[in-house]
Amino acid sequence: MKRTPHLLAIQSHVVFGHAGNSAAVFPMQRVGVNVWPLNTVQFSNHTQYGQWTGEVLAPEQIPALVEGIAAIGELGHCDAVLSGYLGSAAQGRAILTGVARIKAANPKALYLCDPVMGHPEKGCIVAPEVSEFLLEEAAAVADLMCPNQLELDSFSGRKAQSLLDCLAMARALLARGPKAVLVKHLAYPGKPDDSFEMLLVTADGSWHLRRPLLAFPRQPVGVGDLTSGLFLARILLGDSLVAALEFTAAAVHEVLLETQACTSYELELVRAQDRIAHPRVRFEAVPISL
Ligand SMILES: Nc1ncnc2c1ncn2[C@@H]1O[C@H](COP(=O)(O)OP(=O)(O)O)[C@@H](O)[C@H]1O
Ligand SMILES: Cc1ncc(COP(=O)(O)O)c(C=O)c1O
Ligand SMILES: [Mg+2]
Repeated sequence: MKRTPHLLAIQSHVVFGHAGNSAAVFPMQRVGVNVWPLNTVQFSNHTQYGQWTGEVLAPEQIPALVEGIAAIGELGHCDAVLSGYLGSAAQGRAILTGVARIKAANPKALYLCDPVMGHPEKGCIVAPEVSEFLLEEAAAVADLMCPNQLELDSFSGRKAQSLLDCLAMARALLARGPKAVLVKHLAYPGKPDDSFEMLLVTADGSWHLRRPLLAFPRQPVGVGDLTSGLFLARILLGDSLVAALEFTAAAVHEVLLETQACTSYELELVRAQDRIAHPRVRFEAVPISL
């Protein structure tokens, strides 16, 4: 029987609703991965509500919790680490310490870094030290990086002018160390208004994927976290990078369809669970040839 993969997920937790681990853990479990959630913050709700209560985890707790798992002899079973929203660069460095410990216990373990930088237009942006940390330190260690356009632009220090420009920017990030860069959400002048696009870049090639853009009165939150979580989960389950991208795009689209049908602001993950495991839609990742 095939072994169930184990994944350490280090990101935020919200008591109500879905963002960070609260968006990613259940879908990753639903597709067949054992998830070890390590919550970097525990907030009442996601920050796009404009108000919340709760606490940030002290950075030193991250390596301490990893060490606790090592002490019971389980760390070598960790197949991957996922990291998302960082409260500070110190928290980021604590995650890298944990990643180094896990890679020592299991050299095959993968590290996916979602370089979450927030949305300036929604009043949420990370400190410059965090984006610097992500580019200068995390990129060198990460096996996979999943920026959105805003994060890719921030790494490049400019706004993308075309799809080819996005490709060049993703390649520049790839050159810093990751084996693959997944741009979860493209934005560039000339992009068709009715499409939601993603880009995967590896040393072997580049793939572009389009899915329909759905209308929401308020953009749901947690979509990026759901995307990076499912992408890593499918890779652990044996998918190629391209197959993982296609599965993820389909499963996320199913969640958004369910959410739209319910006129819900929060992602309808529980209602969409069978559609996550077995998406009915399919989107093809098309190789970009240059
Ligand atoms: N098919 C879609 N139609 C409309 N909006 C979408 C669709 N897919 C994702 N979104 C929205 O697009 C944004 C995705 O943002 P993105 O930049 O990928 O990541 P993040 O969720 O990390 O901000 C979110 O606001 C999400 O709600
Ligand atoms: C607590 C928390 N974690 C994570 C996120 C990231 O969510 P997304 O996947 O939409 O980038 C947010 C966004 O507001 C948040 O408030
Ligand atoms: Mg995000």
